[in-house]
Amino acid sequence: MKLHGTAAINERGNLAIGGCDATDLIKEFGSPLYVMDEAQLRENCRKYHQAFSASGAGEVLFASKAFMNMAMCRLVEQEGLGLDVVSGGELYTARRAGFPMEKVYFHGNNKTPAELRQAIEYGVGHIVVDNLYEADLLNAIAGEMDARVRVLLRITPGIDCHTHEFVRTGQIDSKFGFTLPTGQALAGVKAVLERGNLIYDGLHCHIGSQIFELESFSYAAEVMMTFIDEIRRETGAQTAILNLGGGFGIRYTEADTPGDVAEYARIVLSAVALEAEKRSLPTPKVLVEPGRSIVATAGTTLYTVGSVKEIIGVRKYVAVDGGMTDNPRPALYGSRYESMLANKATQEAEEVVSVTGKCCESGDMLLWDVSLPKVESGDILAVSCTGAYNYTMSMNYNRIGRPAVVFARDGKAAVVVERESLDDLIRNDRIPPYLQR
Ligand SMILES: Cc1ncc(COP(=O)(O)O)c(C=O)c1O
Ligand SMILES: N[C@@H](CCCC[NH3+])C(=O)O
Repeated sequence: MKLHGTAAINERGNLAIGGCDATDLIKEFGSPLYVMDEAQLRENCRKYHQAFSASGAGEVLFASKAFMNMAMCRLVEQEGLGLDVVSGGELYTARRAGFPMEKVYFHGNNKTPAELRQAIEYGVGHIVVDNLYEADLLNAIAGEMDARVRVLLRITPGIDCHTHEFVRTGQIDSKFGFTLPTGQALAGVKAVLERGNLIYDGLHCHIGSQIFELESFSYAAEVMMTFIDEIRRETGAQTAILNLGGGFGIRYTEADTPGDVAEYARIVLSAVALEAEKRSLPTPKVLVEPGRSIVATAGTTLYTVGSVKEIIGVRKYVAVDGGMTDNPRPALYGSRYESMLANKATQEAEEVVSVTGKCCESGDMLLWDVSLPKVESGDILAVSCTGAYNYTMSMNYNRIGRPAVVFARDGKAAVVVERESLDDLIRNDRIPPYLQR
């Protein structure tokens, strides 16, 4: 397993994260456990801030869908980033954490009237309008609330990039946004310009996730700048903001070959500036919305090994006390991760095993055919790069409670999300009178 951030092997021969021994973390906070390396989170935020915002040309919004809770909102605010939210729940979390609402961008392909009202009431900086229905709805609600709302339009530029089909959102056949090649996007901009309670500030696109080809982003910038030129010619409107979404890939395994954030920024910012110059357009402010590349490498999930089942000549199953409920990505997307035994970190690999969870579901697999030292019940298995889309995509299938989340830093760990208790699992259950004893 590649060690990211502060992850290291300590003098006891154990994995340590943020200076905290993994086996001690399990003793203190229980198992399984999501451990976030706070220094790595901050470093990732800083790299983005430095690359995009320092020059004043851009701004970075953390895509909170990747990892969201109130402590993370505080950290993101401290590091000077804005926030992308996609639901009333994410918005509420940000608000309760005291996140500056003017730095929030509210996305979503089907925001409800209640969510739009909530966003206006909170004073959210920008709402990213996804479709014509929403433009009308938002205009009407803003009118009722006597507000004028700054908006971006989400555009589907029709760019195909190489990533898993389920997490690819930029192609034409997409539920998201106004389609560019069909003319729907221009009609959308005209409609927004005509709505008295909406203020047109710019455009947004997001071409997909876990992307390694940086040219995909510069191509998106070019396509969007061409459209910005068309908007100016057709309507006279200026586009102040160009939000190019997230999607920068990370290294989960050695098969992944991400670039570096500074290079990403250089390519994207120069593509926008060049296109603006070519067309004598003012250069819009460039926003990016990284999620995965801020949080993924900072996260490690620790599990305790329970039963081990060997089917001679077929496979050895190692079962852990979590699984698809805390990390559904292998089951959903066939995602691959690296792992190690945190309590046997200096031991050589000596067997190939597959790691399964505890759900009543054959597809509940975390790792296929990984090499580990001899695995025994009670060992602590660490899976790296679980900081993105794990906690936020976790679930209660089989009424399994979500693990706690801790931030580890300088030898100390602090709980940022409590482990779900058995009582948490029945908190919303009600027994109607006719079923009561
Ligand atoms: C609109 C939007 N912005 C940002 C992101 C974050 O993407 P990533 O986590 O790949 O950086 C996503 C998710 O893919 C998204 O849909
Ligand atoms: N949930 C996906 C990414 C979602 C992208 C959101 N637009 C993943 O785990 O890779």
